[in-house]
Amino acid sequence: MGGLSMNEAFVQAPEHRPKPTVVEASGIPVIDLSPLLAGDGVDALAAEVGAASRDWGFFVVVGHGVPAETVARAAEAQRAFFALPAEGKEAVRRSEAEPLGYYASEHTKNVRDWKEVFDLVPRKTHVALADGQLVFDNKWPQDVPGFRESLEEYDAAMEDLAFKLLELIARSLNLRPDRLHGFFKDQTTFIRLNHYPPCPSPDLALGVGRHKDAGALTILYQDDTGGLDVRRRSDGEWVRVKPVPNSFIINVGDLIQVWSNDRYESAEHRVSVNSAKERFSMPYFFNPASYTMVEPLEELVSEENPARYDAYNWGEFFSTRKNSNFKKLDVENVQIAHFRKSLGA
Ligand SMILES: O=C(O)CCC(=O)C(=O)O
Ligand SMILES: [Fe+2]
Repeated sequence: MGGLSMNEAFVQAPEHRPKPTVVEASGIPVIDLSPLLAGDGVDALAAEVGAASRDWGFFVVVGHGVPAETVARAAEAQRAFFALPAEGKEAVRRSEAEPLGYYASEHTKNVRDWKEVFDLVPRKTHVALADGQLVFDNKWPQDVPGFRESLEEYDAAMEDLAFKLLELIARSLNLRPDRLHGFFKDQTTFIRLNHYPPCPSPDLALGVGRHKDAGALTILYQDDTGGLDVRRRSDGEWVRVKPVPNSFIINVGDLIQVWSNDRYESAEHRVSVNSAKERFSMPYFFNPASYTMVEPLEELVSEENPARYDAYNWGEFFSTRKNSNFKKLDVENVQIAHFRKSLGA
């Protein structure tokens, strides 16, 4: 059960509770990346990625070249970790000062999520954020054989895919293919293992409350349970993202929204839970160096289309958000809307 028990901290405000029936999404773009592996059709693919990023901020990729065994091994390590007895998870618990590892008390917009998570930065010893406010040091569970190796392998495959997607996005904006690569020299990328235990009150709680991903891109693996909902831009309706075997879901994050000066928009999403079946998902959050000053790219601003955001420091934004997700605060957590310029008039 993951040790969660229902109480008022999990209860969403009535307007944010899931409806008893959620529409199964139709129309979410499914993009086959296999032409990329064959080395042709790049322009057509970039156009598809551009349209999906503009219209949905969200798409599914197949033909991505990540071996099924790599995904299966990582997913197996994830299941084995969450199946550990409480002491095994406690041994790698995160704290405010050490933000990687296990915890079951994340809040999204100050409401507690019905989930337990494990955060890690594989293939790195640590990641330091701006001003030394946060240092990410991995905590490795002792009793899960092959845990570290399988996640390192998964991480390498995700990084390859992330750079391919970044290139497609740059091309789709008529930028040099490697225009965005430089931001990712000293990444603050991390992987999160999510476990959503069955919930006795799926009508009141959410696995993850509504939010947009703050980084550049998210590559999400989900198991076959279902529960991820995305807010459809055309009508504002929450729709369920049907699990597609051997696929990943790609979220355009807030950074791409800002870099593209609102040509692309990050999509709001959330996770519904159910009373019968646990669910696992594994997002790879592709994030730039902490010292990155985020602002609309100069190629995409002009006199007619001025910058819509003030520059902000990624490391500061990220550590503020991480801290405010760790415990319930009385203040609204930081959003890119806070950096939006008031234009016009
Ligand atoms: O579990 C999922 O499908 C999505 C999780 C998510 O949105 C997140 O961790 O940011
Ligand atoms: Fe998310």
